Amino acid sequence: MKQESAASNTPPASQSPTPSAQFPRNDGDPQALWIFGYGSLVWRPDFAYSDSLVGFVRGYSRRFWQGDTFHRGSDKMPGRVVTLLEDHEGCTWGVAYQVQGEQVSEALKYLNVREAVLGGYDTKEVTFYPQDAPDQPLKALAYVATPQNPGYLGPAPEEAIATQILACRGFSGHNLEYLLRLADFMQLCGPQAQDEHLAAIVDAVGTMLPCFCPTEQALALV
Ligand SMILES: N[C@@H](CCC(=O)N[C@@H](CS)C(=O)NCC(=O)O)C(=O)O
Repeated sequence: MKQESAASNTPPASQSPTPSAQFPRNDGDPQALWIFGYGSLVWRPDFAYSDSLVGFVRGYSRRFWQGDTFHRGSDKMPGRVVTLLEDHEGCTWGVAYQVQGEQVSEALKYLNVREAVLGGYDTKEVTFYPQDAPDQPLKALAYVATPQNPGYLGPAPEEAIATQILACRGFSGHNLEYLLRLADFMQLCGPQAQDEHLAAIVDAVGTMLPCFCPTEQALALV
């Protein structure tokens, strides 16, 4: 998929370090980098990129175990967003975005604020397998929330996570939108892309939603 997307509602800038050479680079091209998105970056990268690929990383499972008090929650009612959990048998589907030239520093500067400063995520190098060429993996940068970050909430029953998601919203919108947009992406990936944790939360939300929706009587529509 080749498309150009420019950053739009960037959070207020703050002191963000300039990118260092530690990040994985493309073969040979010192000014190219792949960034792997597996949560909101899947549908709202909001940085300029040159190419994007759907695919997966092995050895990680996606979990709604990171608290969020800015984008999809508040200090009083933190929402839940995703992180990657090291899991030898895990596989997480997402999108890898290629940034080149000036896009590299712009993307890293933006993501440092959105993911690290506001979200508590750290960077990690992963191996990404493109859906259409799994035999040609590439190194990518991923933003992962570890248990050491202050916003980490850790495991909870999917029903409890669903309840929290239904109740929370932040500066980027409702936590339910975050869940459903990710579920939509996984639908597009096809039957080979499974995420039982995500599916269980979506099922729990579907069961509980009637309780969160006012009745016609309550809306005085009768
Ligand atoms: N790092 C993951 C998760 C990213 C994520 O969802 N981060 C939150 C920060 S707490 C975010 O950017 N949210 C923006 C939004 O919810 O629209 C990814 O690669 O997609």
